[in-house]
Amino acid sequence: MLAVHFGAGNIGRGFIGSLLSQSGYDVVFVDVNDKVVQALQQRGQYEVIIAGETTETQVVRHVSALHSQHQRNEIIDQIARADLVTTAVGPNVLPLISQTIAEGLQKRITVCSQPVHVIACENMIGGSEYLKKYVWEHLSEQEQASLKDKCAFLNCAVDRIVPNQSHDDPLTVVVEPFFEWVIETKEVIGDIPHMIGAHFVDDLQPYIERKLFTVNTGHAIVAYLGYRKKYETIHQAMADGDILSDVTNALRESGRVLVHQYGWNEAEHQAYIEKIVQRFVNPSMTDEVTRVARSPIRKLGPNDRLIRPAMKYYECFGEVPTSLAKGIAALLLFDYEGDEEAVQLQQTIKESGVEGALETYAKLPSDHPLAVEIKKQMLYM
Ligand SMILES: NC(=O)c1ccc[n+]([C@@H]2O[C@H](COP(=O)([O-])OP(=O)(O)OC[C@H]3O[C@@H](n4cnc5c(N)ncnc54)[C@H](O)[C@@H]3O)[C@@H](O)[C@H]2O)c1
Ligand SMILES: O=P(O)(O)OC[C@@H](O)[C@@H](O)[C@H](O)[C@H](O)CO
Repeated sequence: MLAVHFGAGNIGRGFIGSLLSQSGYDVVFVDVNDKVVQALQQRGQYEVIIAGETTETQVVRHVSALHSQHQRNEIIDQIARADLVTTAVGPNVLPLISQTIAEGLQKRITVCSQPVHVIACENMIGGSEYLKKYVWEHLSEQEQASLKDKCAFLNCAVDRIVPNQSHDDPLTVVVEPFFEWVIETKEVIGDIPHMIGAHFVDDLQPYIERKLFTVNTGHAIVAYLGYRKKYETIHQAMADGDILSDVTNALRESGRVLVHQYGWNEAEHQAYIEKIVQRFVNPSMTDEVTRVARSPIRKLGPNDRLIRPAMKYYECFGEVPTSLAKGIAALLLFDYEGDEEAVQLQQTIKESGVEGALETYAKLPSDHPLAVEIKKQMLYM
């Protein structure tokens, strides 16, 4: 079995590549990082260090790599005969890899009759559908029709905290023990792909929202509040009692929406929250506040981890969620110069005010009670 995986970064090597290799796939990573691509090509294996109460090292074998820009023909050939195409490149990069994927699928029409499943493993709702939209733009109507029974895009939710890495070996990756990969089966063609450790469901919506609006909502709030207080790591920020209490309150708010909307059992959801809070304080890993806070414009999107649960809360219960609003206020104050989106966000705020930024990026009108509360929270910071 062959899997082509775009993005040999933290989650690509630390989770997706590792699980696919364990499931019996030969994994061809595609990346733009020369050092990582060369090391994978030379060694064909790497180490994943699972850092929990004890430490375990796994060797991931049967891997190779291609350069995303310099080896396009080889990538297209691999996609033409792959069983699986996966991505973990970040939502903003999906449009950039869509043409290569489209050309691989074009070639596949003539060289392979087996179905291929494409799975975007990004922190977003409908990630694979989003990728499909861009891939389809590069294909004619006839090609799209030929691929109808040969290619399916499966949405998924992927959960494992993998921090930025700083080892002498560019391939070694430290990960937390916990992982969850939930994949929607609605669009599957033929047999469900063989993947050890993945959980297949008919309807992904409750799972992706539970993950995004608990793990990522909480994580983002710790990071933005932590940045305000000059903490460098998530671990340090979580040791601050005020931040811990703000995060817990925000997760109570997003949890209220999730229980109301999807009927998750309240006690089980509370246990889920507690487990996630424990994952944030894992002392065996160093996760930087600036990694978790990265791309604040994406994170301020109307369907992302802060605005969507906050808006749903307001719609469902007619009240403004003050702790989520506080998290959004902290995001708006994230002025880290090492992050392009943070710089752009601060520039927008300078030119159009907080109201302008909320309208532009969150699609939130300035007179909406949530916008009013966010501005109020900013005054206290
Ligand atoms: N790290 C985590 O804890 C985690 C967990 C779950 C989901 N995710 C999601 O996974 C995705 C990747 O996150 P990450 O933390 O691994 O980031 P990362 O920056 O470590 O990895 C992204 C990789 O994509 C590569 N890339 C960039 N442009 C490319 C291109 N044109 N072609 C091929 N590769 C390209 C980069 O070189 C990098 O190696 C994001 O959507 C993130 O939200 C991350
Ligand atoms: O990857 P982002 O930028 O969407 O979010 C940052 C972190 O919250 C995220 O990477 C988590 O570590 C991950 O989603 C855990 O499963």
